[in-house]
Amino acid sequence: MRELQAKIIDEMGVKPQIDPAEEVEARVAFLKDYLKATGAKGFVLGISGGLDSSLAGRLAQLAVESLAEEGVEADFIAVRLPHGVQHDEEDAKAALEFVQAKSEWTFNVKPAVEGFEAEYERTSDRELSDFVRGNTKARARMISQYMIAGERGLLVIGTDHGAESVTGFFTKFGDGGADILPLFGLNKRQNRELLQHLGAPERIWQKVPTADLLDLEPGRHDEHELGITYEEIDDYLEGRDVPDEVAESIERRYLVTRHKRATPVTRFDTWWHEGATAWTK
Ligand SMILES: Nc1ncnc2c1ncn2[C@@H]1O[C@H](COP(=O)(O)OP(=O)(O)OC[C@H]2O[C@@H]([n+]3cccc(C(=O)O)c3)[C@H](O)[C@@H]2O)[C@@H](O)[C@H]1O
Ligand SMILES: Nc1ncnc2c1ncn2[C@@H]1O[C@H](COP(=O)(O)OP(=O)(O)OP(=O)(O)O)[C@@H](O)[C@H]1O
Ligand SMILES: [Mg+2]
Repeated sequence: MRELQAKIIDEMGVKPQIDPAEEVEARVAFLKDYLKATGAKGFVLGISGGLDSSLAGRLAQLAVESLAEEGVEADFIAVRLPHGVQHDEEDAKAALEFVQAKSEWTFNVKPAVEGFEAEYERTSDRELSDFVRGNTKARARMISQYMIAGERGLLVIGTDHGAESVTGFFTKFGDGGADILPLFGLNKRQNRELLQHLGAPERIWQKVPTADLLDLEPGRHDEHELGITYEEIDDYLEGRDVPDEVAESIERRYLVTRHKRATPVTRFDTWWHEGATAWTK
């Protein structure tokens, strides 16, 4: 195995094989233990209709149900956060049907994003790009979830996991902004395995991953932007051999996105001296 591959696997905590039942149990226990340790009143999570939030949402609901059996009252708000009308509306509904959350909310982020865009264009006298508008949508979702969390004493669940963390494929302080990450340590195909184990409908566990942030390309596949497939990333994270150009692409993305997996850099940090750090783009 490549030296950096071993280091990355260690950091991402991905195992080459998993037992889905054990993984579900451990992750539900983690959600429960942390909630009890903090005294938080429950969880909030954005449900997109994609597979990561479907899995994290079901785990959260199972945690809340198990807490209730122990006599601990906890809430779980599954919140739809569409930007206007979602092109995959039916998947979002199917996800909610599978998650069976204690409470379901819908919070449209479009007016907030439009407000930011208008003010940016007025101040800068320049048009906002579709790409940065996309990251603004992800950050508006983060703000919405923290509004709900702040008012209700809840923890914000994030859906980051090995296959996204390694490439830094998330918006810094957007979907990357959360309190607890129950999926961390899994890769994408393991997420699918857990969903199948939990009885998710095929349209959810088979769904093609999309960040779905662009107005100009709704539902663009993540793999299209990344230029590598999740199968390749998953193989790499399970310690398998992948073509050199694939390994190099993953490692390049890993190195230039280190800042996204760290707290804001200070004079006392040294990680940025160790190997490439660069602008993301
Ligand atoms: N070396 C460095 N040290 C410290 N900070 C650095 C930096 N390079 C950039 N930055 C900062 O980071 C910013 C860029 O980061 P960011 O704003 O995140 O933007 P960026 O990484 O350019 O874009 C986010 C990427 O994540 C993808 N995404 C987003 C959300 C969800 C999903 C999904 O899969 O669902 C995927 C999205 O498609 C896009 O490719 C810069 O504006 C700058 O402020
Ligand atoms: N339209 C949306 N409505 C609600 N939450 C959203 C929406 N889009 C993104 N999110 C939140 O941002 C997170 C990151 O998005 P991401 O696309 O990585 O996950 P996903 O949509 O759940 O799964 P997939 O990777 O299969 O698309 C989601 O898990 C979800 O919590
Ligand atoms: Mg998605």
